[in-house]
Amino acid sequence: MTKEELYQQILQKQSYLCVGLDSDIEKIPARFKSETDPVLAFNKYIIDQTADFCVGYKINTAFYESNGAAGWETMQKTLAHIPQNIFTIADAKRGDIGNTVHQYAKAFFKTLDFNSITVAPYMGKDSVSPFLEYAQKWVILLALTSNPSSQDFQFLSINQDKKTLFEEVLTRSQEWTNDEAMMYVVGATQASMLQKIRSLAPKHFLLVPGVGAQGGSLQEVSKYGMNSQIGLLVNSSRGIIFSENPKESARKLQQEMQQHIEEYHKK
Ligand SMILES: O=c1ccn([C@@H]2O[C@H](COP(=O)(O)O)[C@@H](O)[C@H]2O)c(=O)[nH]1
Repeated sequence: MTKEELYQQILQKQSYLCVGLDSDIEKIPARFKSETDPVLAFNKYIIDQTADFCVGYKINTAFYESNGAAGWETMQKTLAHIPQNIFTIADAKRGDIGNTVHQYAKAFFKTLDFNSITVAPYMGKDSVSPFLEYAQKWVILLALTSNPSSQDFQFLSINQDKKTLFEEVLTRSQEWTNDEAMMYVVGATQASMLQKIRSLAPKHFLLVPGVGAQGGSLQEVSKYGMNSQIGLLVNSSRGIIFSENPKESARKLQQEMQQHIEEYHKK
């Protein structure tokens, strides 16, 4: 999917919601447990309930890999159930030396036909480039994550100007490719840094996890993160999929997003 196609989907649905399929078998409702593949049945239900209100699904691969070969099959079948015009993210946070990354890229972009994958930047350019060889596929690079321990490394000053490591990730990685092939992960809990981030990466899409269960503010993320093509994919996983009524939870976020688009979207 191209950047323009994603933008058009956002305008059409008035939503920049990404639903996270963190489908923990321990937490899915009892009624799915008698199915042959309970997680797949649950995912199909969630997708059917939420597809009208979102533009993306993020599959956190940990919840599938933990079930071995059967989990990979669940992931593949889940992917097949997602409507074609909805952006798909393998939240796999991969990164390794080049020849290994070629295999990751093949696994997630060819064997499984995801639109994008989250990638850790720590090993540098040659650990990311193989993902960029696939046309119309996206790397979503971890820039500033939502967890409290993001402080450990991401905020470290790397030079006398007090440039931080996450700022260097944002600037250096723009030498590798452009905003048609790369997005950045920025946690919703880091909304106070969004103006800084937008000054360094004004055009890129940001994948923003951390609203809902982690306490990030959708309003702040939208106010400081939105750009001329919206430029945001805001993820909610537990807050939607394990809510009493996933359809209404997704609809509520979409309606809030519609208001934010009216208020903050400057073309
Ligand atoms: O910085 C990051 C990067 C990834 N995640 C992932 O997003 C979802 C968040 O789930 P919620 O239930 O909405 O909190 C989950 O898959 C994380 O692994 C993140 O939270 N922060």
